[in-house]
Amino acid sequence: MKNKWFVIVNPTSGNGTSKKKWPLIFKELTKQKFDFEYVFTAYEKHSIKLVQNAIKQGFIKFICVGGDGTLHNIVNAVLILNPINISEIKVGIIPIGTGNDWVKTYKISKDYKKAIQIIKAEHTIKQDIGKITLLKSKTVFFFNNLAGIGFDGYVVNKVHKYKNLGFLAYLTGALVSLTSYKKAMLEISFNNEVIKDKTLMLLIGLCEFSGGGMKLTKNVHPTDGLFDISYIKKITLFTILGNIPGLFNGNITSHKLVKNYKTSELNIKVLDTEKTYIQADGELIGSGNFNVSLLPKAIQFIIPKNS
Ligand SMILES: Nc1ncnc2c1ncn2[C@@H]1O[C@H](COP(=O)(O)OP(=O)(O)OP(=O)(O)O)[C@@H](O)[C@H]1O
Repeated sequence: MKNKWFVIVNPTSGNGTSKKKWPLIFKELTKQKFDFEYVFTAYEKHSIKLVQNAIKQGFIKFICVGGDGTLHNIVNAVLILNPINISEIKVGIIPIGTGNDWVKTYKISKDYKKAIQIIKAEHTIKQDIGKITLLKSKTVFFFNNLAGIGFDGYVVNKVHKYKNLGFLAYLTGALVSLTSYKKAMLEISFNNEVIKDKTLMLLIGLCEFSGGGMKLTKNVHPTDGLFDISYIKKITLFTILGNIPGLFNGNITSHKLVKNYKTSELNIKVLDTEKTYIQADGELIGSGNFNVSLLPKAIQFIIPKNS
């Protein structure tokens, strides 16, 4: 069992591309002599249950066929279960999502044949993971790419309407939402600092890309034990329109309206509304007050040797 792969296919990822491409991926995995079992997710978050059951059966090698949301659910499955052999568990990805943001940090190819070669080589990295605790419900979520509160979460809430636009879905969602979003009063405590202000958004990053290829956090190192924080009090539609290349090449993080910090722990209080959306890896997880902490090198991912 230990050498057999468990493949999770989200048929809805990439607007249904996963389902269409699966026969080709199945054929290639077979051709490359992978010993594997596979299962299609049947509903949202189904992959959590599937992965936890597979771990209990003895599987330690997983392949995610899907996007950032599917990978997020697999990571959550592993960390929520927290089995004694957690350090042996490996997760590889064949990226078939809409945004496919996590894979960009490691330059994992979107060509399924190349992605399969990367997985076959089994070169791994142990990456930092974020842990969010929602204080009201005491619910815990983990994230492997980037979490955000405020406008960022609001966009994630809208983005499903634009998923047929592919990677432009997030940019379109952001531009359409900017005029309707009402800023919330947040109290953000980290290191020895407290920010208490009406806030457009707070981004808590581990990896480099979010929002379909945007680089919104600075000096990112997914294994340095620190979150890369971007705090934006306000920004106008006009400023964003004038900085669209900067969203994708990272220059936006040096704009005077964007403040950058590094920390491994934050406490966030939402002072004037309970409806401020929190997103983790592009998945909406809730609202209200929450704490964030960093679990150093908590999950082992399969990545290219030269990334
Ligand atoms: N059978 C299913 N029916 C409906 N939703 C599902 C099903 N299986 C998984 N999901 C949900 O699909 C959501 C989106 O998946 P995923 O993120 O992999 O694709 P994507 O949104 O196209 O890609 P990206 O996040 O990279 O933009 C996840 O929240 C997951 O819980």
